[in-house]
Amino acid sequence: MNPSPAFGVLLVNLGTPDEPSPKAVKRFLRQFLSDPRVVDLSPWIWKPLLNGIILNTRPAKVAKLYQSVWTSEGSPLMVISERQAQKLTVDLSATFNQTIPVELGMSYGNPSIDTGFERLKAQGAERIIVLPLYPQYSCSTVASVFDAVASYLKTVRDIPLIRFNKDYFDHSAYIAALAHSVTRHWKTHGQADKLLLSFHGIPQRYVKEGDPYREQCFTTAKLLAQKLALHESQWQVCFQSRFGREQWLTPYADQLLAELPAQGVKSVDVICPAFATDCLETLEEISIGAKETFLAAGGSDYRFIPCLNDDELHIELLRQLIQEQALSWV
Ligand SMILES: C=CC1=C(C)c2cc3[nH]c(cc4nc(cc5[nH]c(cc1n2)c(C)c5CCC(=O)O)C(CCC(=O)O)=C4C)c(C)c3C=C
Ligand SMILES: [Fe+2]
Ligand SMILES: [Fe+2]
Repeated sequence: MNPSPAFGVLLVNLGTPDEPSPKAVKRFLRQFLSDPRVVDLSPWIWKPLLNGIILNTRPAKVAKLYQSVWTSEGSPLMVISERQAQKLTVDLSATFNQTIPVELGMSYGNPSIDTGFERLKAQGAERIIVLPLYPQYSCSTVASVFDAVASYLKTVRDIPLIRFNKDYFDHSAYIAALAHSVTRHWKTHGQADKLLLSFHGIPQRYVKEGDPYREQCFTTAKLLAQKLALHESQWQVCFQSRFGREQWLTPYADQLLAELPAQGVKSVDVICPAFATDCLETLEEISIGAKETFLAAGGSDYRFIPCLNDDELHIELLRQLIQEQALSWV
């Protein structure tokens, strides 16, 4: 029998529907939008709204959007996450001179976080490093991963030892990987008037109540601008993917892109640093939808910069984050 690995790695991302059909999207949205870390309204208000309106109208609309980005291998988020896990296993195994298992666990949909833990257990891992693929901490993402880890641990007699990576918004290897993806893009496409950094939004209220997400987004943005030696006028932060009626973080990406051409910004490079993997929100909303908005408003050149995905420097960042956690066991 193979010896137990020194540790196993659970790579966590948000998750995605099993297929781009209204039924599968409804199943996914029901689980996602029922998480009180994501929508924290009183269940008396939220449940009738979710079950009575949102789950009856949104799935058909959103399924069409998923169909526009779906690949022959499946949802981009899933396909790319699998590639990340495979490459990370190879690099970690070389670092630690033994096979280090890496499994995926999705907060919503499949494979679940429980399944990821069970797969690691089946490979003999008694120590597990949980790495949520969210560079910036938010209660709506990272804390919900922590909740799911705690729920799993409640169900087992002999719990594994756990290390949990909370964020990596200012890690030098993360900033280096982002900077490399921008300079590589400039080499092919030239440099636009402005670099727009579009982060996923959250409700403003979450920030007022102590979520450090907004501050961490701005720190990432400033460090990246510094590394690229950009002047203040050459970059700007905005927030995308707003949901519902509440005020979310501003400026909103779509509104800003509609205003920029009138301010003389005719070309933009757009990067989405909060996403470790391309997905519906980057490939449809930003790469397709926001481009239409910018060009319709008089912009002449709109270029989307892909997420870090399975770039060599991204896998190297993930390897370093794991190594740093593993060292605390030595
Ligand atoms: C309802 C509130 C939402 C909050 C808060 C939120 C935060 C948040 N989300 C991501 C990353 C992703 N979100 C994705 C899709 C998505 N997000 C919401 C809503 C909230 N997100 C919805 C309803 C959806 C599904 C699509 C839709 O109906 O519009 C995805 C993509 C999934 C995919 O299958 O491709 C990601 C990734 C972050 C990082 C974040 C907070 C910082
Ligand atoms: Fe989201
Ligand atoms: Fe969206």
